[in-house]
Amino acid sequence: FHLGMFEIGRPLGKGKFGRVYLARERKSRFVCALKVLYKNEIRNGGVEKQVRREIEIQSNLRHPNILQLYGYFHDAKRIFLILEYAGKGELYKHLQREKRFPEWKAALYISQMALALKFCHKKHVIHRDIKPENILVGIHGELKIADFGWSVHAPSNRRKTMCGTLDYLPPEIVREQWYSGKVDLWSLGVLMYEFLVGQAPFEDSIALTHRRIVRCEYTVPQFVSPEAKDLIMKLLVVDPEKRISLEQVQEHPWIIKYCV
Ligand SMILES: CC(C)CCNC(=O)Cn1cc(-c2ccc3c(-c4nc5ccccc5[nH]4)n[nH]c3c2)cn1
Repeated sequence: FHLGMFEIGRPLGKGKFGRVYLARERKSRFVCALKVLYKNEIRNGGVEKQVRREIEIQSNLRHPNILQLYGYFHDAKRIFLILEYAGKGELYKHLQREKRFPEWKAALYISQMALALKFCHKKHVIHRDIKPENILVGIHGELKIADFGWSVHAPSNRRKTMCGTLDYLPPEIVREQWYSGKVDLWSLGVLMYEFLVGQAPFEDSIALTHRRIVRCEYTVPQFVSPEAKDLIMKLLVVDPEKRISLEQVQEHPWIIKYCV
């Protein structure tokens, strides 16, 4: 169907709060992803502030590994977000299909995520929800963080009704303590583990996941290289202050080995 200046194509997936369609701007023929949010759903969900914050945050973050929000417009009932089209779709589908990634690919991906997170932290934005479901893959195979639904300005202890998986939450959030940008380093460790092993390190029943996270109870399978295991162990550290920094991630031998 036509929406003024856009021709709308196939659905690309169900994002949070709404559907996303392939779209093309008439005159320029520019391809993008158009996300439709229904105002009454946002009002009923009491998430106006969160959506406004997400729009504000994502509009100001310009980085090759962050999905771009080009702009937005609205009519009486809907808000339309003009988002970057990621040519190779959702990362979690690639991970499901391939079971787990070879070390060179995981290192490339973790290095790109570290760059994106460093950029966010420089802008005092912490993401808090880094997981495969929130990451898309660009046409050249580069990762793009696509969802800032949980990001806040650091530092924060903003209480949110936890929806979705606990797997990626660090101890300080599980314990509802104050936290900093270091939460994203814990999630980066969980993401790295899942890329290499094919499942999250603390995956279990809700109660057990809770306990395993706060006690940092996980094991790394033999097939993971010693260098990779070393980086995972420096990211999955209970004390946020003792977690490796994003700069140190980029200088880690496992990253250097595959990414330079
Ligand atoms: C409130 C607001 C600021 C939210 C902004 N963030 C989002 O809307 C997060 N979001 C992004 C998407 C999304 C989903 C899919 C795509 C795609 C895409 N490319 C594909 C290629 C092959 C198969 C599927 C594909 N999906 N490109 N861009 C997308 C963007 C869904 N939700």
